[in-house]
Amino acid sequence: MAASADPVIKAHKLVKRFGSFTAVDAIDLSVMPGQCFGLLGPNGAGKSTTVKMITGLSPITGGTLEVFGLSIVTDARRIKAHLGVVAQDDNLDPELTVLENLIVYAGYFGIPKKEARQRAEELLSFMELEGKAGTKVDHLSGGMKRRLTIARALINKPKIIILDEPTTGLDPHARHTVWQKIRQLKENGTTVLLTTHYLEEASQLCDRLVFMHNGKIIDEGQPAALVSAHIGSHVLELAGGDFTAISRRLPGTNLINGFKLFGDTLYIYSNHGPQLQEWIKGLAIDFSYQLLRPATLEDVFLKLTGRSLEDDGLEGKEDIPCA
Ligand SMILES: Nc1ncnc2c1ncn2[C@@H]1O[C@H](COP(=O)(O)OP(=O)(O)OP(=O)(O)O)[C@@H](O)[C@H]1O
Repeated sequence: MAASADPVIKAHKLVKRFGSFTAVDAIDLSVMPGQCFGLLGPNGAGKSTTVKMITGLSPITGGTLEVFGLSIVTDARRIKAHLGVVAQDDNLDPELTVLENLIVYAGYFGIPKKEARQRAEELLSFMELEGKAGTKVDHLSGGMKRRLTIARALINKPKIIILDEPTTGLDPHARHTVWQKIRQLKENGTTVLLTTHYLEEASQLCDRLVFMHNGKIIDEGQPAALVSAHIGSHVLELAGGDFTAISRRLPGTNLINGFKLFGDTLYIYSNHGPQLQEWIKGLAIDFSYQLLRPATLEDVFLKLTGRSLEDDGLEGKEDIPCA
């Protein structure tokens, strides 16, 4: 097994092909112990496929993949013993109670019954489900089911917990509860790998993330550092005006870091939002819509790909020069 300063997950030129289609295209990943690491990307980017390779569910097609310094190709069983996995489908047994679901799952890891029961009760308390131990899974809300799948993934005291879109489909309250639990796990020293297409989730939880798009990693870093490097502190959105006139003037100011037109909106990136707004006012070019707001990870993704993370509707236009 690897030493504690080594990455716990290390992929080098990792590839997954389905026939002639390449779902994961020669990606490099390095997840350090204790990190919350995010795979961020829109539907179809290759996040789940990557997770399935890491969890040994889907054989790799090319490159190398090591978890705890062991090869997933030759040591999948040993690796899986130290992983906790929360897949997109909960596959809980609806006929069993909450407690029974955990105890049955503990059996797959060879955990003796008495210990399994004790561990299950601890986990139900941790996930705030202790009052539901005797309830059939069928009768749980979506948020409770998700917390139960996280509890189940922790039954073997994993060193890494892998969560594939852990809050998709949850209401805001249930989502925040899951975030709280993920933070607690991290504080307890568990390495967390999660996939998401929610920017707020990635910003709130991840120490480091990679942007995936069409099977490739298009950038990686700390969430705030990515925003600062690509965008700056603010985005000024303009619509309903003369883009040609404004795009001629923009290169003349040092208040901006760049600008792009997506759909019918011009996005101007800046570290000097309020001054930029004043400067634009001084140009006397009318816009029917103006919004100055803090920059986000969504802006980074949009700038890099021309697409929005949460829907596939936007495409970048090339009809004005982009900085
Ligand atoms: N078993 C399979 N056979 C063929 N193609 C597949 C298979 N599994 C995934 N794909 C394709 O690989 C690509 C990546 O899928 P993947 O599920 O990894 O994306 P994702 O980023 O996790 O998206 P989502 O958020 O929708 O889960 C998609 O185009 C998908 O259709």
